[in-house]
Amino acid sequence: MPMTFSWVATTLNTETIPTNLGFVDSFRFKDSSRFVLGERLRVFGHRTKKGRSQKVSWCSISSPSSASSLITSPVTGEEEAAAPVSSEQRVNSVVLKQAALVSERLRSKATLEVKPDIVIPGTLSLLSDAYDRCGEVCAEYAKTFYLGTLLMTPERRRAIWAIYVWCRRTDELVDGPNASHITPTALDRWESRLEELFQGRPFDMYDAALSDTVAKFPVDIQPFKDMIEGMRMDLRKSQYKNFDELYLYCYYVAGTVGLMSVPVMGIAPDSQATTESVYNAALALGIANQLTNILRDVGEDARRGRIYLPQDELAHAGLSDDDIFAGKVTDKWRFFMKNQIRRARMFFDQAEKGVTELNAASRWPVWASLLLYRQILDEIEANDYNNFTRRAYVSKVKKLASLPIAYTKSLIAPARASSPLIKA
Ligand SMILES: CC(C)=CCC/C(C)=C/CC/C(C)=C/CC/C(C)=C/COP(=O)(O)OP(=O)(O)O
Repeated sequence: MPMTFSWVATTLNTETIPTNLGFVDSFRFKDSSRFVLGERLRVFGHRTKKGRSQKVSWCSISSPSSASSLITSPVTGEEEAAAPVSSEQRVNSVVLKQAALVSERLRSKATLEVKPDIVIPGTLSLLSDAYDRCGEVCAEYAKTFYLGTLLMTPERRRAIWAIYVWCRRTDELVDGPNASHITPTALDRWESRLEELFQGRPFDMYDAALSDTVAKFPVDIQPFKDMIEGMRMDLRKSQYKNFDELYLYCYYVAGTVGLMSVPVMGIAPDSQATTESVYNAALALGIANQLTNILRDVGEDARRGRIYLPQDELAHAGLSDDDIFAGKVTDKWRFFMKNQIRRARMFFDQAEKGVTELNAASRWPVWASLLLYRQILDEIEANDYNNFTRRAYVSKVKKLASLPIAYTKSLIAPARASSPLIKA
């Protein structure tokens, strides 16, 4: 039976934990006693950097074993070597690669001086039409975000539109009207088309806009491929064993959007934060949004036979798939939901630290969408956790009220020396 326990202010050994919160294989208590797990150990919490170790101000640990046997387990090098790679570690390697790729260009003037259009007579207006069409799609499906993009420079704005449209079309493959006809082969074809457009051979006008964007900004193909992988995962899976599996799915379908956006949005020239930390914040925002989306849509997904909630955590709360299908709000469900909401909020908190590091003109739309999406969690609470038959939504009034708040937050300049995001 999985068990969970929590404590305050534990120091983790940096050598054994991934950059993000997530699964770890061993850790050290404040008194230096250390244990390694036969099973994996999950840590959720809020971290700040402190010397070579990470200080966790709150964390919750779950493991199939009992707490006392864990604490007395001896440490051996072999156990550490055999430790499985967690999803967070896998995703972190993508983050590191992306951060290294853009690190130089984002900080140099090169980002601001976007490569000029290659003018082939007659094609420039076609390209501009293609971008305009992307803008229309963005305005239609993501109004607030679209309004925010209008504050960005024209090059950045249209690049964000092109990325948005590609993501939307990818999502539509498995979620749109033709979803029932989509096969893994269709996704393979979509991926070949992606490779073509990255090599400057777009298939249609929306692809042409993205092809131009990836030629001008240091955007890598990996997050795009990973998003397609997420769609494959959605086709083959209807359940997630634990949060590690769910985390990977959330990275594929939403964290990737964060990674695609940072090279276009740009990091503030006066930011002291590491590129990696800004990428991690962007990733966290994607994860937070997706977790929120999942929590909002529990009933709707269940009616399609899908349960995205971690099975082990459901079992730990004494719940089964049948309880989800029955859709009754019980105390067990409320307890379960409170923990899920808390975790989603932690990802939002992590994301918030990075928004300030973005270029000034990119901050407002990101703050606006972050605040709006985060409020969905408040609405789930206000609905007394009935996400089976009531859809949590943020009212127009609340949405409008968030916009000036987002604007005020976007005026905050990047953090200086005392920020935990800053490289020591
Ligand atoms: C924080 C920093 C440093 C940068 C920002 C980086 C960005 C833009 C991250 C955003 C990631 C993002 C928007 C992910 C998509 C997540 C998501 C669940 C979208 C939901 O899309 P729809 O399904 O259309 O939503 P609705 O169902 O609510 O309409």
